Amino acid sequence: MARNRFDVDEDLESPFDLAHFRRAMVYIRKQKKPMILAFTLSALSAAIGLSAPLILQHVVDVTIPEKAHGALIGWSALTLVTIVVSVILATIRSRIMTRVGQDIIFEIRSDLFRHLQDLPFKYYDDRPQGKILIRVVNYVNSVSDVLSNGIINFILEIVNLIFIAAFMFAVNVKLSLIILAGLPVFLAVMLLIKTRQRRAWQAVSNKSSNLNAYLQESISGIRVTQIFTREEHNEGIFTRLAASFRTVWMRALRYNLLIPFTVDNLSTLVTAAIFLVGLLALGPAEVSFGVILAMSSYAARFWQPILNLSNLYNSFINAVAYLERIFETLDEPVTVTDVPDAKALPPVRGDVAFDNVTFAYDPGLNILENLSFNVKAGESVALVGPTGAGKTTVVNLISRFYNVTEGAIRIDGHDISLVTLRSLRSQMGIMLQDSFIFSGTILDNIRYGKLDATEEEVVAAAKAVCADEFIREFEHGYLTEVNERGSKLSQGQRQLISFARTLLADPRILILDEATSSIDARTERLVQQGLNELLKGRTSFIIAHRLSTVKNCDRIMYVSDKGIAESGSHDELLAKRGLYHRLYTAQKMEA
Ligand SMILES: Nc1ncnc2c1ncn2[C@@H]1O[C@H](COP(=O)(O)OP(=O)(O)OP(=O)(O)O)[C@@H](O)[C@H]1O
Repeated sequence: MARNRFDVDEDLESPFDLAHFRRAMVYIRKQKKPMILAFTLSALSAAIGLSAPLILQHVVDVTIPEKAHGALIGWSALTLVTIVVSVILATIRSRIMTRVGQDIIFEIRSDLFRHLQDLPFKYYDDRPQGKILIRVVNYVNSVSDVLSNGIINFILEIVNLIFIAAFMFAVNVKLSLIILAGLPVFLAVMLLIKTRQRRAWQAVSNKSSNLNAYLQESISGIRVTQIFTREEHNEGIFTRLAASFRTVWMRALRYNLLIPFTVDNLSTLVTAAIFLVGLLALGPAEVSFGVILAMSSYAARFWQPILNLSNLYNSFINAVAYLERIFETLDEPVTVTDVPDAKALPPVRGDVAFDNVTFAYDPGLNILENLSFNVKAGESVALVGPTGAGKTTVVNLISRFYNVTEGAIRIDGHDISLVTLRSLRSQMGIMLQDSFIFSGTILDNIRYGKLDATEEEVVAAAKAVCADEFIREFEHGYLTEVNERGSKLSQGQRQLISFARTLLADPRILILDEATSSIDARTERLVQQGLNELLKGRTSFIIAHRLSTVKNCDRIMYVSDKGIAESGSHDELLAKRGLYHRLYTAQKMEA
């Protein structure tokens, strides 16, 4: 499958349908109580607002002609009270709804993060990180207002519309029908642009995703960019991406602006029609001038909620483009997960067996074929061989980061695809090629896999891998703050820290993928001594390009041609004078 690049728009695998919206309702329903409260406050505030014209009418028609000064002050005070109460209610509503919006964001974001934690390596292999980040951060923000205020305003505007329609029909049915005559035209415009508008907002979400992906990639790769002085070239790429975002945004906005434009013009036309029909066709016998004035005012009032509703529809269409992405992520299948009746893997001795394992990252492209081998508990096995032969793939399969395509992997006789992932991985210590350092202290980093480890245990693990000495040399020792890129640390120091992290968990099976590649020869010898101690009684798989580091392993497996080409101890393989011998002598000559 083609890798999803920053300049490749994401296809929507599942088209948006109502079921997606129903899913959004799950988040909204949780906020039912505050939303009903906010709705009630809005309705109250609107009702109180409506009383002002009534008071005005009474004051003009009754109070002023009667010159009732006391009553006038009373009505004025009441008007002031209605305004103040209305403002207070609106403020409370807006506070409630801000909270509701934030709660919805919180819920969706938490669900996304939880799901992302479970998604297999394969998911991350196939997409730029920026495209994942933007969903959790920006898209969720963009939908919150529609899912909270949008829904309430939608209901309020509908109620408003019904009220206004009822009032205007009560005043004059014929002129009311003229006001309604604009509706089919409006609906036709909406229908006409509906699909294009949705596509336009999907394009906006795609282009912003691309932009984000490139930005993220550029920041991660800034060192390489500067080394190769690619800044100008990269600026060009960024400008192109930003320009295409601008273009699609402008296009999407054009559709959005078309709607108020249509509403404004229809409202004006309808008002003009009322005057024309009222004055010329119906005449003063049927409608008084007061009725015409009232109906023209209703026409404007009637089209206002329609305009508000269409603006809400715009935001809805916009939000849908983001919701699709959010749900697409939430629907991403967790392909590597516990089978329905998975059992916990009991504490293992550490026998590992590959039984006719075939594996492909992408269908049809087998990386391993019919691979079989048995490793006894406590045995140390080195995986060597040319770059890209599949060594990392073999160890990734033992930890079940990917599911095998065919065959089975067994630990102590248990098929690992039938046991729980947690029970499997918690008994393994895996040190990947990339010694990732998390932001926090060195202590936090070593403790990452065993949060209840005491400080003494952390120090003991660090000592075992010869990390203690350099850690203590930092001003704050184990409490030294490091960041994600581990930029305060050298590559070798990062490796030693993640080494200590792996060993602290006291795993039965150890996997070390190029774990010592960045450590200098002297430290490596020391680490090797510590390692030899720690490897005792544990099954270990060690991948190393430097053969000097693995020659003491119980067994060396030479991985090539989708399988194990040679297997045996260092001496046996040398005596065989095959592939391993060739690799070893070549390295010796280089040294
Ligand atoms: N996530 C992936 N998706 C698709 N193909 C992959 C993926 N990871 C590795 N491959 C391919 O699988 C093959 C084996 O890769 P693997 O990383 O296992 O090799 P390796 O022997 O560990 O290499 P090295 O010594 O360079 O680390 C390579 O051809 C590689 O291109």
